[in-house]
Amino acid sequence: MTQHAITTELAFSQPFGSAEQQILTDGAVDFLSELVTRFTPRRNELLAERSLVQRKIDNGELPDFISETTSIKNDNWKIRGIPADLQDRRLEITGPVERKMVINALNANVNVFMADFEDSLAPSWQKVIDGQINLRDAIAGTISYSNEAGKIYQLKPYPAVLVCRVRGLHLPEKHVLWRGEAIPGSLFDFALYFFHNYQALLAKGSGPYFYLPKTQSFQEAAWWRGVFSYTEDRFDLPRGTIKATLLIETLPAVFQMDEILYHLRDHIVGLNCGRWDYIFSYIKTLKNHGDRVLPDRQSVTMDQGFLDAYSRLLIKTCHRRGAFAMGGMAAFIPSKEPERNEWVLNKVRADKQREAANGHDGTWIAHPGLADAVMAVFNQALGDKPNQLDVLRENDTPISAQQLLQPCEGERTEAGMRANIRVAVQYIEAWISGNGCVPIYGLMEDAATAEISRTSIWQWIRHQKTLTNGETVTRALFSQMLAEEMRVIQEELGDQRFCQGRFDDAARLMERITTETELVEFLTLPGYRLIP
Ligand SMILES: CC(C)(COP(=O)(O)OP(=O)(O)OC[C@H]1O[C@@H](n2cnc3c(N)ncnc32)[C@H](O)[C@@H]1OP(=O)(O)O)[C@@H](O)C(=O)NCCC(=O)NCCS
Ligand SMILES: O=C(O)C[C@H](O)C(=O)O
Ligand SMILES: [Mg+2]
Repeated sequence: MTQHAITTELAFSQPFGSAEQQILTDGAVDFLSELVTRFTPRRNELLAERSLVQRKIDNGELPDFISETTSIKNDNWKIRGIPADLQDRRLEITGPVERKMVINALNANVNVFMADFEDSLAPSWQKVIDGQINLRDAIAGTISYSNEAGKIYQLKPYPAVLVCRVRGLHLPEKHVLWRGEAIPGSLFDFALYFFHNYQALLAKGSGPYFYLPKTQSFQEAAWWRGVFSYTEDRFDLPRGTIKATLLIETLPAVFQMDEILYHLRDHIVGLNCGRWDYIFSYIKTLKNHGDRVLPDRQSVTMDQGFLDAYSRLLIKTCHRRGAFAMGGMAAFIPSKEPERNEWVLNKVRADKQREAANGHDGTWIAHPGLADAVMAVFNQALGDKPNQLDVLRENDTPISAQQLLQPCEGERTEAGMRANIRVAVQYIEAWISGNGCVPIYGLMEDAATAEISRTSIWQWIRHQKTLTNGETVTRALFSQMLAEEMRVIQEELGDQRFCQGRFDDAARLMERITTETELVEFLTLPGYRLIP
């Protein structure tokens, strides 16, 4: 093993019970401490750079492709390669790292399970530690779970390939301090998952695979390359052992996809169209641009020009470099009511057919009840091929910045605004109560989808948009509707559920982040203060 400095500069705010003792072993803490010491200062600079870029856009500039990197864009280079067990990832299921969900996801009719420490998990200390235990046990093949009725859950033979999504760069892990500051949650998740599992994963012919969320620039991708390369050297592993799929789910990142692939070329296997965060980021990045305010959330579908351009440019950029172009998440979830379920399946099929026809190599579902229908769509599109890397889209007319930024068509309605309020408040209430992914009105809601709801209203207020009923959206109108919609939520959920929940806290947070002059960057940042 390569020489490394043992540092013990980390301070833990939680006592070590039996779960912590399994995960925060001396070796794991030493490794985490090394990563934190080496990579936190640059991570802090990268977050500051995000603010500088945003300030320019707030002052009237529009995001654009980078002119200084023409050789990266023009030269012919390819990514290092894709491991055998990731060659066919036509269907991926996502879900939080809870024990039963992990088993169900690995047993589903899918190729890959994206195990999520990010937007579908409310990252309380207990959840992130238990999540690490669950994944460790899943990789060891020993995981089991029994529910209240005594039903036993265990892995079937040939479970899905595991890919771990770590928290984004902005999210802290407040229970671990370095020099008095909370450490980056991304390093916490990465270090512990890697440390406990890389040997077992490699022994079974897989590897330490990661999904990286919410990247905003190629410099951030280069930061991850540093983390991965350091880790490989530290554990005497060949370069390129760690593999990553990076979500292109921010507006700034869509203009730097070639550069991101290039800087991560030893480790990257693909990019993914994270459509929900992307829509949220479109709102947030262009928040001062009154000509690009989005309509009601349900109108913002993948056939809108700006989203179609994003999907096609991602596919073309990836395939030219030999990297996968993964599709995104349909938020519909199955219904127990057969007629509604057929409607849901048809909606999801149409969405996935569009992705497959564009040339995506695979796609995401959030619920195992969609697996067979979506698998059938991709089976038909792929035929005998494991993926669509051969779809180069070389003859497409180039996609311009203007197309990626084009305003989205659709109405802003009173019903749309009220629905945004109810969804955002209910999601925040679930999140601060420890549940990061919930079904609301037949849709899967996670942090990304809820962000769309709350930032839309902020932006409508900011630009005093007029609803189709003639009313102008103001802070006062929002506050009045919030009070009314809280009563609707209470009626819908019943007094008992409402009174036992944290709806007052949720409404207060919603009011604050919607009416403040400055847009709060992520609802999970103030939300995190409200969870243990
Ligand atoms: C949306 C969601 C909250 C709906 O949950 P729900 O209402 O409890 O779902 P259902 O009651 O229909 O679940 C039926 C079964 O499927 C399982 N299931 C549902 N979604 C699952 C998933 N994503 N992975 C694994 N299993 C899942 C449930 O555990 C349940 O199992 P059981 O019958 O053994 O008890 C849930 O599907 C979910 O959390 N999905 C993940 C979303 C996600 O990953 N978002 C972030 C990335 S986009
Ligand atoms: O987290 C999700 O909802 C999936 C994806 O990262 C997205 O933002 O669309
Ligand atoms: Mg996302």
